[in-house]
Formats: sequence, structure tokens, C-alpha cells
Amino acid sequence: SETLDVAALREDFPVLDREFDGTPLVYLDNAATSQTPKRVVESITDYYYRYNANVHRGIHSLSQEASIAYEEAHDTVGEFVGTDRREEIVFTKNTTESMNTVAYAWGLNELGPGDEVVLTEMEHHASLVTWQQIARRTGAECKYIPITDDGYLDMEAARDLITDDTEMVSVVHASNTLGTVNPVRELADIAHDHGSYIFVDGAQSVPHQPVDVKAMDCDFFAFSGHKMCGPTGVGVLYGKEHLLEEMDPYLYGGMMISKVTFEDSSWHELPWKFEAGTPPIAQGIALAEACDYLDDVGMERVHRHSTDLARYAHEELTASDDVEVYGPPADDRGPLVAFNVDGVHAHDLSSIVNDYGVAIRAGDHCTQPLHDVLGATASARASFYLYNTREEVDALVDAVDEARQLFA
Ligand SMILES: Cc1ncc(COP(=O)(O)O)c(CNc2co[nH]c2=O)c1O
Repeated sequence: SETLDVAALREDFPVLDREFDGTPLVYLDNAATSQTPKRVVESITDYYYRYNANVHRGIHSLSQEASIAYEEAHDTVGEFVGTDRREEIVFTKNTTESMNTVAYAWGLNELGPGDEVVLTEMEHHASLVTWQQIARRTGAECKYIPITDDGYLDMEAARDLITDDTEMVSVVHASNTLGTVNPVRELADIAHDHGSYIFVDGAQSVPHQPVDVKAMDCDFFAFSGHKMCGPTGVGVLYGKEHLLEEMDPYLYGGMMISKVTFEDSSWHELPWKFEAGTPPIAQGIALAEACDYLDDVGMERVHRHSTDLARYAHEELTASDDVEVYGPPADDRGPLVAFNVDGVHAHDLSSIVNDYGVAIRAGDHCTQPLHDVLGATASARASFYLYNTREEVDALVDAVDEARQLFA
């Protein structure tokens, strides 16, 4: 069917049965981290119970099993985002480390005075602070594509800002604050027309919509396992093979080498060149399981379900004229709403709705410069996923109303 059987899916997530003093949990903080289905958790226990061993093909059978499972996990994760080359899929700790890998291994070597890195005003600190500091260390300059009043990227400004001096465009695919989904293929074409690379931050898009890195033509792409039904401790860096081939490693040590003498060393083949030391073996295998889980649910259905909930929440919250929701209109956004209620600080709001079992986030969502642009010191944010329901949106709206009464 075209819709999700949410009641059946919720059976996969025991944590959703939690109660606090008899009040059922209403988990609406999925942009921070998603919940983890039983079969993903079981893949971790199965690894530790049956074939825990260090990888990279130790001679013994247990290591062979662990190595093959870990290597094939790269294939499964690659297929999930549209590449059939495991050489293009590096497992890291998280999106943040994936971005730092390119900023250090490429940026530190290639950037210098006169070079420019073009970001957007809606970047997460994982890319904004990283490129800002690498630019500071190399003498390069960061520029920021502004957003329009209704939370879209100003594409006319983008065309002016991306020039032949631009060496890297780093852009969030789906904003974790505005809900804006950016035209990354168009941005990739503009970047490439000027001889620049493009890095797409997919932390909030891969969990929620079908992603094809080849159709997008991005040079680098990053996302995190814990936001897409996977465990914490594993992230992914996708890179076009020839670019990763040309890049120096980011971290040095065991596993990432081929030959080592006292004088010098040579590197292992891709993607292992970028996976120094003992990698997140169980986590990588579990991330592949999470990809299979989401494929079984159906990413088009996940996307439709989550964005429908965000649309409903937007409409219900803005029915009160003291609520401001940031970002694009209700019917053109990713699966989240960041908002403020006049007279109720976001932290107070999230604390009060928590008394009703509703878990949302309050703060800057690691987008402080964006909040400066929005003229808000903080915002509350509800973010949805495949296991949330319209009744849970109603619980949010009712709890917000309780907060409103308290502060009236
Ligand atoms: C767009 C975006 N980029 C990068 C990251 C960093 O991911 P990590 O390295 O796995 O932490 C996040 C996490 N965003 C959030 C983490 O907590 N609340 C959030 O909105 C994000 O939303």
C-alpha cells in the first residue's frame, strides 16, 4: 500500500512503549537521533555473540567472517545512496568526522590565500565551523549564500557567490532547522561550471528521502547512522573514487597502510586508506541492517509519511497567531518544524511539553549563525519519522497550548 502501517512498525521499537510516571513517551526529536529497530539491535548482539573478531582478514575463520560482513556492509550502504563502488564509501564516526576528513585531508593541502569556500547561512556547525577554521588556517575565505524570507536559498546570490575562485561549495541537503530541501543538483552544476567541488551534508536527507549521489553529481556526501535507525558511532563519507584516490589520508595508523618502513609508508586501497585503526565493526554491520530495514519499509513511503506529519504540525501550530514556524511553507519542507511561541522561551516550552511526555528539542540546533539571521536566540523543534502518528502531533499541539496558558 502507499501508506505505512505505523502501528505494526511501532512494534519494532520497544522504546516507544516507555512511560514517565504513567505518561506515554511522545518522541519527536528524530532530527537529533532516531530510534533503533529490534532487528538492528539484534544485528549488533548477533555480531558480538557469534563472530566478534578484528577485521582486515586475519587468518582465522572468525576474522574472515567479521571482515566479510564489515566489507559487505560498505556495499549495502553504498547501494542505499546510489553507488555500487565500495571504494567510494568510508565509514567514519559520524557526519561531523566525515566533513572533517575532507576539510583536513583535502582542504588543508589544497586551500590557500585567494581561494574561497562557499557555504550557506543554514549550515550546521559540522560544516560551518569546520570550513571556517580550515579557511582561517589556510588563508582561504568563507562566503555564505543567504536565505530568503521564507527560508529558501537565494539562488541568484548563489550564482553570484560561486566564482572561479571557489574551490569548494559545502551545502546542507535538508536543513535541520528550517526544513528546507536545497536544489543540490543545480548547485553541483554551478560549482562544477566554476571548477569547484561540492560537498553535500546529507545527515537529514538520507534518513528521510531517497538519495542518489550519482544523480546529484556531488563530489562528497556525508551522513550518520544514528539518524536513520542505525547505531551511534558510525557515519559515512561518500566521495567520487578518483578524488578519494588523489587525497592524502586523514588519520594515520594501522589498517590504512600497505607497506611501512622506518623511512616512509604507502597506503591501503580505498576505502580502507581512510579507516585508520580498528573501525566501528558492529556499528557498520548494524548500519547496513538499518539500510535494509528502511528499504523494506520503503523510502518513498517514509518520506511521504514524515513530511505529511510536518505539514500537519505546521498547520496545527500556526493556527495560533502567536506561533512562528521558521522555513518554507507547510507543503514544501522536510520532516520537521522549528518554531517559537510568543512570550514562551523555547527552553521553557520544551520543559513544559516534556511534562506531558512530549520530547522535542530546544536551542540553536547547532545552527547559531542561522538563528542570528532569524533573529531568534533559540527555537523549539519537533521532528518526525516513520513511527510517529498524527495523534502524537495532536499531543504536541495540546502540550504547547498548556505552556501557552501557563505563560499567558
Ligand atoms: C544537517 C546536519 N549536519 C550534521 C549533523 C551532525 O551529525 P553528527 O555528526 O551525527 O552529530 C547534524 C546533526 N544534527 C543534530 C544533532 O542533534 N540535533 C540536531 O539537529 C545535522 O542535522
